[in-house]
Amino acid sequence: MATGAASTPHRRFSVGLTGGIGCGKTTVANMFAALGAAVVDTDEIAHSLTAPHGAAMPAILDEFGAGFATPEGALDRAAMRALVFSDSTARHRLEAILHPRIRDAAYAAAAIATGPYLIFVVPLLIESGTWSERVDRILAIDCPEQVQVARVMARNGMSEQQVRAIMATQVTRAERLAAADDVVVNEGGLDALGPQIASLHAKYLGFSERMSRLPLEHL
Ligand SMILES: CC(C)(COP(=O)(O)OP(=O)(O)OC[C@H]1O[C@@H](n2cnc3c(N)ncnc32)[C@H](O)[C@@H]1O)[C@@H](O)C(=O)NCCC(=O)NCCS
Ligand SMILES: Nc1ncnc2c1ncn2[C@@H]1O[C@H](COP(=O)(O)OP(=O)(O)OP(=O)(O)O)[C@@H](O)[C@H]1O
Repeated sequence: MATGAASTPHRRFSVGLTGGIGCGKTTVANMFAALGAAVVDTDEIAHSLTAPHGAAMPAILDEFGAGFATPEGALDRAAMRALVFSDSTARHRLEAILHPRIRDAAYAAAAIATGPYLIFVVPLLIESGTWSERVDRILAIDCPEQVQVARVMARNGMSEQQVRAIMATQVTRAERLAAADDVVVNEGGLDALGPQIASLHAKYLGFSERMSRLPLEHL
């Protein structure tokens, strides 16, 4: 195998994309993917782990009982949502099963994803310390709380109280903004997103290019 600077392995520049429930993480991530970024979405991974006969299902049913499975063998999401957003101990038990598996699957997906830089979509990035250390930059998708509530109510048919119960388990908007390096404002129509994403994509390509010139030990 060749040696020297040219063949020294390089770490890929990575962005952690986060935001409160309904702020527009998936919408924005899809726009980065359309521009060529490699996107790894931990919400999608969580869904596949809990799909019919998903890899986390045996552990979840052991912990919570067979009543939390649908007839197809998937997680009964509405039942689990009702439990974990009214009982923090149950939420921590579910997270203890899912989060390590989500992390492992996300790193595995990242290793084979193609693109000049990586975007990890992580709803609980600020809440869970390890992700902040894993990414080079934090991008928050931001919108007013009232907009979050309205979007999730419209999408999931949930009550305002149910949406606010989920929001209460997440960091506040101010805490998220304080932790972010970059912010996408998603409080208006979709048209306002395009220029913001194009400008961030150009910036991330620049970071990625600079990082690709540094050998791993200098990063
Ligand atoms: C409780 C579950 C079954 C409810 O499923 P549901 O289909 O209603 O929601 P979904 O998984 O699509 O998540 C939607 C949003 O809810 C919020 N949310 C989900 N889990 C959590 C959590 N543990 N704490 C705070 N907010 C959460 C996030 O904003 C997320 O984007 C599900 O959210 C779940 O399995 N959560 C535990 C895994 C997890 O922590 N996922 C989020 C980080 S990857
Ligand atoms: N700028 C916008 N204008 C109108 N609707 C929007 C806008 N951004 C997002 N939405 C809608 O709001 C809802 C939430 O958006 P999205 O799913 O992208 O958010 P999310 O942060 O990924 O949500 P979750 O936290 O629940 O996973 C979706 O129905 C989406 O189509």
